[in-house]
Order: sequence, then C-alpha cells, then structure tokens
Amino acid sequence: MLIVADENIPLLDSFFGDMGEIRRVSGRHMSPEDVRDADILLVRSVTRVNRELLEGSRVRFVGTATIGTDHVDLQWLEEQGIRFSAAPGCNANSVVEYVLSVLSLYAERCGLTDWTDLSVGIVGVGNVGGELAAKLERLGFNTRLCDPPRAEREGEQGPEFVSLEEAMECDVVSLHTPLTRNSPHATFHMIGERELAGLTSDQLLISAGRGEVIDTTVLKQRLTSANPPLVALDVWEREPKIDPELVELAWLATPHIAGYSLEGKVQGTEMIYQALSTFLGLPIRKKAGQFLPEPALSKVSFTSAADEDKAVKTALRACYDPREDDARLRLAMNGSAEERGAAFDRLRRDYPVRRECSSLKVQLKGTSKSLQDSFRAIGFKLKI
Ligand SMILES: NC(=O)c1ccc[n+]([C@@H]2O[C@H](COP(=O)([O-])OP(=O)(O)OC[C@H]3O[C@@H](n4cnc5c(N)ncnc54)[C@H](O)[C@@H]3O)[C@@H](O)[C@H]2O)c1
Ligand SMILES: O=C(O)[C@H](O)[C@H](O)COP(=O)(O)O
Repeated sequence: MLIVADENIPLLDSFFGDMGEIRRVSGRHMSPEDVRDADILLVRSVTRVNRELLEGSRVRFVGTATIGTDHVDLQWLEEQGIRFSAAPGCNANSVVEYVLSVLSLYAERCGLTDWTDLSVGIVGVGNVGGELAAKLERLGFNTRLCDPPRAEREGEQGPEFVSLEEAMECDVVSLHTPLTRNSPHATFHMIGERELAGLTSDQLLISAGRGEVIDTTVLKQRLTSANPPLVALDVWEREPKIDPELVELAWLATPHIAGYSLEGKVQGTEMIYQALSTFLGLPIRKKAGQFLPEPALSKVSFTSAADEDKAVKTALRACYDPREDDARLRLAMNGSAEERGAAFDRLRRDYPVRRECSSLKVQLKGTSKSLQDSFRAIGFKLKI
C-alpha cells in the first residue's frame, strides 16, 4: 500500500510506518503525478484536494491533519466514493492559547491591571470558539457568542447567542468560523465594509479562522482611515503570498501558526491515523501522548508575593508569546512576492517546538484561591 503524505505532517513513520510505504512530498506543490499510484493521501491545509489532483489516481482514502476542510472538494470525493477524514478539534486548544496570549498583551497595551475588564465577542462557537468561551468565562470575562448556524439548530436548548453586530460591539472580537462560500451563513468576506466601519480605536479584532473571512482590501482602507481598530491577524487572504502592507498595518501579524502547538499537530496526526485504521479495519494501538517529549520548560513557581494578574500572564507567555512569531514574519516580508511566499511557508515548516500550558507545572506557594482558579481555568497543571 502506498501512502503519499505532506512532508510536514509530524510522526509519519511512527503512526503509519507499519501500514505501507510512505512517500513524502511538498504539500504546497503536490501534483497529480505524485499521487497517481497512491492508495492513501494524507494532507495539511496547503494542498488543494480535488478532481485536478486525484482524477485517475488509485486513492481510496484522504485524511487531512487539520481542523479546516476548505482546501478539500468534499462533494467530489463523495461522488467518487473516496473516504475522507479531517481532525476536528485537534489544535483547538492551541488556538485558544494564542488568543489568550494576545488578550494578555492587549490588556497591557490598554493599561488594564485586570484583563477580565475586557469584553470578548466570539464569532463562530465551535471547537475553537466554544473552548475559548469556556476558558474566558471560567476566568471571569464577559463574552458574547455569535453563531447563527448553532442558534438556528439549538434554539432554546443552546446558550444565548447574539447577532454579528452585537458581538462586534465588544472590546475584543475574535473570529473562529470556517471559510464557507455557498451555505446560508457563508463566511467569505463576512467582515466587510459595514462591520469594519463600526469598529473603533478602542477595539481589537483577532482573526484566527481563515483569512478570506475578512475582506482585507477593505480592512487596509479601514486601518489607514480615522480611528482605526487594532488587528491581530494569524490568517491571511492569498496565503502564502500575503500582503506585506497589511502585515505592516497589523498590530500583531503571525504566519497561520495559532494551531501550531506540538500537542495540536500530533493530535492531528493521531486523528487521521485513527480514521485510517478504522477504514482499513486495523486495531488502533498508538496514542499521541506516547510521542510527546519532555517540554523544555517544565515548572514555574509563584509565591504569595506574586502580582496575580502578572503571574498568569508570565506563565501564559512562557508557553507562548505571539510577539516572537510576529517579529519573524515582519523580518520575512522582504523581496519579491515569490520570495515572501517561500519565506511564509518556511516559517511554518521550520516552526519551533511550542508546548501547550498543560505541559507546564505551576507551583503556587501561599497564593490566593482565585489565582489557583485562574491557572486551572487556562489548563496549567497545578502543584500547591
Ligand atoms: N489559525 C489556525 O491555526 C487555525 C487552527 C485551527 C482551525 N482554524 C480555523 O478555524 C475554524 C474553526 O475551527 P473549529 O474547530 O472551531 O470549527 P468548528 O466547525 O468546530 O466550529 C465552527 C463554528 O463556526 C460556526 N459558523 C459557521 N458559519 C458562521 C457564521 N457565518 N457566523 C458565525 N458562526 C458561524 C459553526 O456553526 C461552528 O459552530 C476552522 O474551520 C479552521 O478554518 C485555524
Ligand atoms: O485548520 C487547521 O487545523 C489549521 O488552520 C492548521 O493549523 C493549518 O495548518 P497547516 O495544515 O497549514 O499546516
């Protein structure tokens, strides 16, 4: 059996080595020739999986080690009887930690001593947005949830949902919808002229779903007009050839790495391994946890002298500080569009190992119950 896989999927040999031969190819440049004699195709978000790629091939199963599926022509695969599996939720916690870290920086920029004074509008309340809402609510933030498809489906049974307009009144608006074009609540350019005109310089817009959810031509105009909001952009239109002027205008600019914790990536591989094993009728013997190494930073300690707000932010940013990714992306925005695109992909391919908060033991000596609760809410392991 031949498995053709994006070379950037971690632990290919550990998970799939005993299932067949593995051919590693560049996900961005995968061609019909690369997959013609393959039985199984494993991809990430940078490969367009459609008729052009697969027609005439032997492929029977496609797995994407990602949450998003907008790079896959699901209807065509179904028509061809090709089984498909994604990795829903695999890196949701990684994205949530990205957002929390961005919030901590924004609160500091606003001069707030208590970051929970910020209200947060969450647009798209699925795996990522739902986990974000749960953590923020446990931390004591006020949130507004916007998810029309869920509101319609769940009615009275679901949580309280607001309109996009109401969500966009919050101090911070965080976008976590999939990219859709043809559904009743299509998200392509959902954040356009009207939505951006309503934002003010007292607000922050975070985009960590898909770049095309914001009309970034309009965003650039908004960011160069009066009273512009701040924006933290992790996802971009036309990746990898993103617009360097927009990078310049963004407060925080990162190369689509919000979901790039090691845990998130390895869980993505584990989920497509499980789906493929089930498809092939093989037992599921391997677990992501067995492949996670010791973290480089394993313990931090705070005493009763610690400032509570600062302690949480220090631990959070010890795990992940988006300013490092921001600096790397800005440095990469030189040269031609081709060179910038290659640099964007390189930043993602050579991404440093980033561990989630659950890998860090936090020792608290004589600190308050509320501080302990805050650390627990984020997902740190506590040692009291
Ligand atoms: N930046 C990154 O690294 C990164 C990592 C993971 C996922 N993502 C992106 O984030 C998206 C969301 O991930 P998820 O796991 O939460 O997906 P999900 O499918 O679990 O949740 C998406 C939610 O968005 C809602 N939604 C759909 N259309 C909407 C609309 N018009 N307005 C408001 N809500 C709408 C859906 O009802 C659903 O509840 C993914 O599809 C992927 O594109 C990005
Ligand atoms: O959809 C997802 O899971 C994320 O956007 C994911 O982090 C994308 O990463 P990529 O597949 O491009 O490496």
